[in-house]
Order: sequence, then structure tokens, then C-alpha cells
Amino acid sequence: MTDDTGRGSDADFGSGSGSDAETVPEAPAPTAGRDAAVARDEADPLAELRGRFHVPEGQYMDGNSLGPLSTDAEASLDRAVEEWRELGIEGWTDADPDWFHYGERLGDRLAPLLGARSDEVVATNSTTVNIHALVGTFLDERDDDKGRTVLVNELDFPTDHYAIRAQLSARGLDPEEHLVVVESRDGRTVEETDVIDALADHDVGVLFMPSVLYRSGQLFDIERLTEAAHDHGAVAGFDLAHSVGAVPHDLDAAGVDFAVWCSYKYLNAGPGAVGGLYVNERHFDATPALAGWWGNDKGTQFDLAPEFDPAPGAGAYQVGTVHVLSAAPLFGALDTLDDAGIDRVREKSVALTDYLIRLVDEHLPECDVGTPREASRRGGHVAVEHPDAYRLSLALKARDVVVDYRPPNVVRIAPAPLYVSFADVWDVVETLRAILDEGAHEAFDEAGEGVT
Ligand SMILES: Cc1ncc(COP(=O)(O)O)c(C=O)c1O
Ligand SMILES: Nc1c(O)cccc1C(=O)C[C@H](N)C(=O)O
Repeated sequence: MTDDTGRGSDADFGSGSGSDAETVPEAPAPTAGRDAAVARDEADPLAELRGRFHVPEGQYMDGNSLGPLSTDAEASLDRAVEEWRELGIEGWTDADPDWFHYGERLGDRLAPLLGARSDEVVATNSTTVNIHALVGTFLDERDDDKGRTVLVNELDFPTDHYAIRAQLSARGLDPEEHLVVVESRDGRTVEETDVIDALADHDVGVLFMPSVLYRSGQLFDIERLTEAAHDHGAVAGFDLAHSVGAVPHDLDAAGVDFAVWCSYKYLNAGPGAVGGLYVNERHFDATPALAGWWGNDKGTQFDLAPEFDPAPGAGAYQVGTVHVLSAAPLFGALDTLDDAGIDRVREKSVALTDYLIRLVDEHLPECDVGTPREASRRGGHVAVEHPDAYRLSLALKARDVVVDYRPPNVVRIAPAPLYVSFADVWDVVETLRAILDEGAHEAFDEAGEGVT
């Protein structure tokens, strides 16, 4: 790609080139060349954290699906294995932290990232199981027919749709009558005003939305949508899979009722890592729809009584035995994130995605950007659109640029701040420019292998 033609500073690219009015000052100009990216990296206070990750060769841009292993996560997993070896069954009480309370101790660590009290957060289950548990609970909490209707978005991740439909059907509630689906106008994003209008136009008891859309990366205004839900007598729940660890949250202040998330994306806790959930203390008297002995009060759990005695707070939503070995890496992964600070992570993320969008605009005219250009409406990844996105994603991986593909036309590129540099972003776009110039993606099979 050509270097700077002296066309001016960042400010000249602020309007219409991909960023919103307040251009993020830190990102280099798209025509300033790789040296400017390297110089930006040399000034990056988070740059040293990359050394605490085992980042594969090339550019790893898939943290929106699976974050890489950090030395901290590795150490905490090793510690759990060592305790298993040395303590055996005594690990439930004598490990540090004791395995019995892994979910609660991780809740203590996660709470600051969520803007929540420790007893409102627990690491447990998986995202999908937590959606079943919480949507089911809040459907049961409503004794009026109005409350037994859930509002979702057309573009939500499929597991959210599957779980909610199952919970409705389990209660004899026909999704045709008790599920309101807000449609996208452009196939990429959802208008918040359309969500708010749907709340006004339908008898909705539960609003359930992602914080960030998995394909386009649109970030929603959680506080605005929660207020709208409450104004119309609904509770508000959010799937934070694509924002926890990338975007600061303040769930208590926003009045959110419940939330769920995974830990294997921007929290970097490893494949199949334990999920997490939040329940606002307003709802601590609710009865979990998915009762299990691990959600029983730890003080009576081994009375082994047939009656369920829910634990206080979010802990009641644990179901079966905590998955110790899939939870252990999260302790170390949170050490790394705590050292960075979520506000600095978000600041760098906005600069990296802004830079990526402007490089695509400047150097890849064959591609479109499906992600909102306003920083306040963007999560941690960018949707680069191209009719041959699937084969482009394969061609990129063949050149050690790890991205993923989402139908019908999106290459998802996630420059995660803890281990991605501005020079990495330049290199990804330069590689994509070369692939397009050579037509290298045409060597790949349309059908291709499975998509991850
Ligand atoms: C928004 C969203 N929810 C849920 C999931 C997956 O759920 P689970 O962690 O249960 O596999 C994903 C993908 O990882 C997702 O993007
Ligand atoms: N969550 C995933 C997984 O557990 C295995 C393989 C891939 C994924 C994903 O990236 C799905 C993810 N929710 C998405 O945003 O598409």
C-alpha cells in the first residue's frame, strides 16, 4: 500500500472516512504507512501485555471467537491440576480458592467489569444454559399474560433464539404469540428506536438482547434500552458475549435486570470456558427456573434434602457441579485484564477498530464495512464485507492471518487490545490487499470445510 502522500493529519480523515465526528486521535492516518503504526505501538502502554500471551504466528484477529492462551491463564489452570494431583477430593474444601466456591470467587473478580455487586455475579454453566435459566425464571416471575412475551432481534445469535423459544414452549407459550422479533432494516444492524417502538406496540414482559451483534459488531446503548423496557413494564436482560472484557459495563447503574456471557472471547479463559451471569439484587427473591444442587445454599447443600434451598444472590443460578478445570483459567485471565484496566482496553480497542475501518476505506475499495462507524456504536470487531468473504477468510488464514467468516459476506476481524498492535492491523489490510490483487482467494473451494 502506498505511504502518506502528505495529504494531511488524522483530522482530515475524520469526516466521512469511517470515524464519527470525534476522530480517535490515537489511530494513525490510513495513508501514513506502517511506520506510523509502529510508532503508535511504541507509545502504547498496553503493548507489553502481548508478551503474556501465546499468540500464534502471524496476526491473530479472532479473539471475538476464542482468545489466545495467556501465561496467567496457563498458570491458574496448572495450579488447579496440581491441586487435583495433590489434594484429590480435599480440593473441594482445601484448594485455593476452594473448588466449592469457584463460581462465587470468580463472581467477585468479574463484578467490577460488570459494574455489579459481588453477590450479583457468578461464573457458571455456559452462555446458552444461563439464557435458559434466566429467561425461564423471568417468564415464571410474571403472573400476567403480558409478562410472558419476550422481545428479541432478528440478528441475535441463534442460540439465543433457540433457548428462548424452548423456554416459551416449555410453558405452553406459542412463540408465534409470545415472541416479538425486531427486524433489521439493512441486514447488518438494528435500530434502537425500532426496539423501543416494539416495546410500546406489544405486551412485552422480557426484553432480551445482545450488547453487541455477533456479525456486524454493533454495540447497543444498554442503559437506554433498559430504561425503555422498564417504562413499558418489562425486565431487561442482555447477552454480553461480545462485550465483556472489551467494553466497560455498569449494569447496576443502568438498572439492568439480568445478563449472561461467555469467558472464552475477550476474557481469554480458553475453549469451553465457564460462562457467567448477573442478576440484579432486586430479583434475589426469584426462584431459579433451572434448579440444581450447586445452586443450593452451600450451608445446606450437603444436608441433601429433597427441597431446594436456593443460595443467596446469583449463586442460586448455578446448576450442576462447577466445571473446575474450565473455570480455573479464568482466574489468571482476569489477572491479565486487571493489569490492563478495562478503560484502557476500550480506549485502545476503539483506536484499533477505527484504524482498521479507515484502512479498509482507503486501501480496499472492493470491500464494505458492516460495522457502525461511530465509536459509541461499535464493539471489539469489524465486519469487512465482500461477496467472496468465505474464500477471502481461507486465503487470509493460509497467510497466518486468523479471522473468521460469518454468512453471507462477512470476514470478522477482531483487533483485541491485549495482544494486537497497530502494525498488526496494517499488516492484515496489506495482506488482504495482496490477496485481492493476486486473486489468491479464488484457489479455495467455495464449499470449503466447516466454519468456526
Ligand atoms: C451472542 C452469543 N451468545 C452465545 C454464544 C454461544 O453460547 P455458548 O457459550 O453457550 O456456546 C455466542 C457465541 O459464542 C454468541 O456470539
Ligand atoms: N462460540 C464459539 C465456539 O464455542 C466454538 C467455535 C466458534 C464459536 C463462535 O465464534 C461463535 C460465536 N458466538 C460467534 O460470534 O459466531
